[in-house]
Amino acid sequence: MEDSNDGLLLNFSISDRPLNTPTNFRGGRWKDRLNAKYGARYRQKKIASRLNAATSGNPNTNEQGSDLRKGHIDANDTPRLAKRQRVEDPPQQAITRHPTTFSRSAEKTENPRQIISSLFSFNPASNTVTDQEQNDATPTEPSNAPLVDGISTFTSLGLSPTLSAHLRLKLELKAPTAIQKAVIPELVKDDSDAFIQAETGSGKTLAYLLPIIQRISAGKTGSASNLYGDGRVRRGSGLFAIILAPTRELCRQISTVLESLLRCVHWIVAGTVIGGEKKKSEKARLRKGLNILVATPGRLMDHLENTEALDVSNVRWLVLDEGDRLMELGFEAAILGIVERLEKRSQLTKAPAPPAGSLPNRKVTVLCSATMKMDVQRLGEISLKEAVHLKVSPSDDDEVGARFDDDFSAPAQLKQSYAIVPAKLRLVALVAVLKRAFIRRGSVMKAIIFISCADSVDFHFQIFCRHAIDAENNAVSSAREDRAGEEKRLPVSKEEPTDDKHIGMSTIAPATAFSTPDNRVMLHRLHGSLPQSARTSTLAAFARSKDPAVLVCTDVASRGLDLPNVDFVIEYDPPFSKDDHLHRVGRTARAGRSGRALIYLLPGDEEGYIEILKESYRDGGRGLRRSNTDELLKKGFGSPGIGSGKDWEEKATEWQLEVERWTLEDPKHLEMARRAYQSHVRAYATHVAAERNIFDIKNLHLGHLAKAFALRDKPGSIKISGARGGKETTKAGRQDNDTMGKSQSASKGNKRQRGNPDVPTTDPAGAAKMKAKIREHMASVSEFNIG
Ligand SMILES: Nc1ncnc2c1ncn2[C@@H]1O[C@H](COP(=O)(O)OP(=O)(O)OP(=O)(O)O)[C@@H](O)[C@H]1O
Repeated sequence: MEDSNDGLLLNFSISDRPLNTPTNFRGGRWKDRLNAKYGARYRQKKIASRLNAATSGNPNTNEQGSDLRKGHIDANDTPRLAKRQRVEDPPQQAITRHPTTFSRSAEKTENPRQIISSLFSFNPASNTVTDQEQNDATPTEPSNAPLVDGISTFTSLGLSPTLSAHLRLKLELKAPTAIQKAVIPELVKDDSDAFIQAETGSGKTLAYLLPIIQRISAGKTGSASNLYGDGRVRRGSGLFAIILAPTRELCRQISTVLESLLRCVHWIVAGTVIGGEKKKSEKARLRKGLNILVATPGRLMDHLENTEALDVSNVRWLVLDEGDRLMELGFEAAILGIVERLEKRSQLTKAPAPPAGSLPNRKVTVLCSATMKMDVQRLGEISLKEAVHLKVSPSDDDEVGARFDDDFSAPAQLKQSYAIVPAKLRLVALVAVLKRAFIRRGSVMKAIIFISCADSVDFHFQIFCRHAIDAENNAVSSAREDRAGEEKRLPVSKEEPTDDKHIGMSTIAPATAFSTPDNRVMLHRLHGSLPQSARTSTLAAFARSKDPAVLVCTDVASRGLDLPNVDFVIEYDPPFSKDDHLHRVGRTARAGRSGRALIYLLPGDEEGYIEILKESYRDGGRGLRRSNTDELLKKGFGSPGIGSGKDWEEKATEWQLEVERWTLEDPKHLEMARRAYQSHVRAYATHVAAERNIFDIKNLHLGHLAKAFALRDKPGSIKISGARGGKETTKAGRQDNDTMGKSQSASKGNKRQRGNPDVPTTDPAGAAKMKAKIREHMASVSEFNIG
């Protein structure tokens, strides 16, 4: 990277060259050359005065002066022009804004390849002109809220008075949402297959569960078929419905909703087979009998092959929830296998007890998806027969209504904004936003930060909780030492448990980086490489939390999860596809509630993503706002009442340097940061082909990006050998983490393996260049985990 040192401070020794030696500037545009020339002149003057102050023993000499005495000098003294990027700041500002960019830790490191980059200089500028109209857009009515037309009730949709009363009184659901109004009557009355398409947070789960419960509860399996003689369905009456979802988390969530509904029809029994427990227990559950089964495709296939007790001859509903994700995770083969087996078994077994009451005469397949992409259509082809397409009709005055068929939008009430943040400022801009969001209790209760890969999630978790983690680790270490001392005196007990409970290994810790004394925020981390038990408990803790909480996670939490009271979604790393974006931001603004989302983009090509963001609006993007980076930093780091002062720049710089020192002081921290950086770059290469012109790894400024990982290494020297241990180091293992144990067969169908730079691109020349770039900068980690 020839241009990786632009605007950097190096801990080189002072050159013998007189400070006022004129420098020749070549290359770049005339404006750049002029800026660089002025900048160099100004810096020379500044350094000369600092040196004077340092050598004259001026009592006001600050840290910079002492750093200079020790031989640190601003690398901009030997200016190099940015190769491709335009310079944002005028040179005077560049130097005056960063008087504190020298670091004590740099003195200690003795690493000649270490670079202390100045935060605020030589950052590329944004090309996007903000349309003031956008910021003045009027608020929009919620699009996924329960209907308030006064005539739509659950009873009017065909649900029994018992079920409707349960929804109203026990679950406090007063009226159906638009998609529930469209789906429930259809599935209650008709036996056709159905494709349900609706935006995030619109209540699709209840839309398919309620008709199933309604019909099973009203269904009779033949008068003699149960011990109670009332003809009602009992657990032994047979398995009537199978619901497939792509992840364990989603299965658990569906199961929880199901259980809450079944409280009013307690004779219907539901259960799950999703792995994470002994297969023996799952088999025992199946043997006892279930009427509704929630499962992941891999595990269900396994039981269909190996569990005699699983009788699917009575199955009347097969629901495929989150269809697009099922296909993305490569479950096509497993689903095809399940569909075929269901067909075969129902033909092989003797005719089931004649359906009576309201059970369907045939197997009804319901496919749910927020999108209607090609792969969802393919899933429809293999599973649906003459299906009805159930969706919320766009209103007549909907300008982009025609798009609804093959596309989907974000909830109308969601307030989306973007910030164009130069790579070097990313980390401080993230912490600034979080500081501001949690400045006082109540403004934001829960936020989710989406990050591209598991290593980077771990790094950011540690950065934001480092004070708490370090304090805890120190306490554990001293307790260990005390115990070791005691053990010398006491006879050693073999039974004594070893205390490995370092908070650093934990998934929940106080977010000291953006908590205040009045507003303590707990940070949670979630990704596919964590053990299942940790994933489950972390998610449950985040969902349950009544206190301010932040979840930093990969896309493992982007689909279908219904986490209460999330008011802010931050896409710190842009999503891998537009659909991912809509699913991520859909974790907020659910069921008519308000919510806001912010995405970080780099100046340059990534600004092209703004057009894609606009597409997720019904009004063409008039409500999309731009957040100014300086404003974000000022609000996060600035002292109240200083007005136009620049104290926030110094504070942001101090914060950044403190994190850099923390990273450097412990080899484990350094390795974690390097690993996160590497994984981030590898993940960057896996954006969908259609968006790779926007997220082009060839345009990533790796030197500047390293700063966002608190690294002072030159990009080419960042090498981490050895991959994460465990099964996430394989593609199949990565899928297992997200889904269920036996999904290897499914993985074969996976077209886009995120995080795997070996994925062929549509452009072979581009792919070769991309790989070369990755090879140049990446170490020998064969895989990394997106989770
Ligand atoms: N009729 C209703 N009234 C009020 N809240 C509702 C209603 N129906 C569903 N909800 C609530 O809306 C939230 C979102 O529901 P659900 O998870 O089913 O949405 P979804 O459409 O499946 O979203 P996603 O596409 O993100 O999975 C849940 O908290 C649910 O309890």
